[in-house]
Amino acid sequence: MSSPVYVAIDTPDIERAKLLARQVRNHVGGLKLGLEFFSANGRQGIREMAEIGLPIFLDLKLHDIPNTVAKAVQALRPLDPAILTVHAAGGRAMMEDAKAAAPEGTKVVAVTVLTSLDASDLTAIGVASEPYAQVERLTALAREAGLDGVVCSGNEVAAAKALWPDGFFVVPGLRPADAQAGDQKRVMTPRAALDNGASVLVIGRPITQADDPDGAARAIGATL
Ligand SMILES: O=c1ccn([C@@H]2O[C@H](COP(=O)(O)O)[C@@H](O)[C@H]2O)c(=O)[nH]1
Repeated sequence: MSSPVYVAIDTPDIERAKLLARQVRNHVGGLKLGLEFFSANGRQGIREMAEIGLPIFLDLKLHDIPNTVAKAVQALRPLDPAILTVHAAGGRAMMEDAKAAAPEGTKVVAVTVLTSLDASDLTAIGVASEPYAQVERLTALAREAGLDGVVCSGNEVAAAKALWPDGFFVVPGLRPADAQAGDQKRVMTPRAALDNGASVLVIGRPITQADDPDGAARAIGATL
């Protein structure tokens, strides 16, 4: 069975990205490429990474008016990513139009509350709910919009799965027990997130910043 780990390759340097991907390819299930990589390398960069042979998670977190997001998703169609993200805060119509524009095999998932935010950050942007309640609210909305699942932290994934038993749950903000959280505020170990119901585990710096990325990926895999 393939690994649930998608390694987050966050670099603008395509040669470094390819090196990292090749180093860890036997101990991860896919490659997650986000804004940093895409802004520097565009669609051609994604195609080159796909040649490595692992599924591609295109984490662009699209968030705009429905027409603009739908047109952006159409422009991404030739890449045929395994997973594509939009922000649930863009609203139901935006999510519906994103899903309608995506290739049939692409899982379109909605970011609920970024794992770098805590309750005080939500208050600061005018959201009165705790992260847990906000994740529940946006999970229900993403389900109504016909998406495939959501992105949330390991703290909320069991609640999201209870609301959406056949949903697809992407969990970032993961740290092995001894690792630095950095800018992440809602963190959990990969094993605990899997136990709570995660479908996919997104892990970046604990692997990519390690002296031995393949060893780090292997060690995390051994805990799952
Ligand atoms: O809520 C979210 C949504 C996406 N991410 C992305 O996941 C990785 C995490 O990287 P680490 O180095 O393991 O912290 C990164 O690419 C984020 O853009 C997230 O962290 N939280």
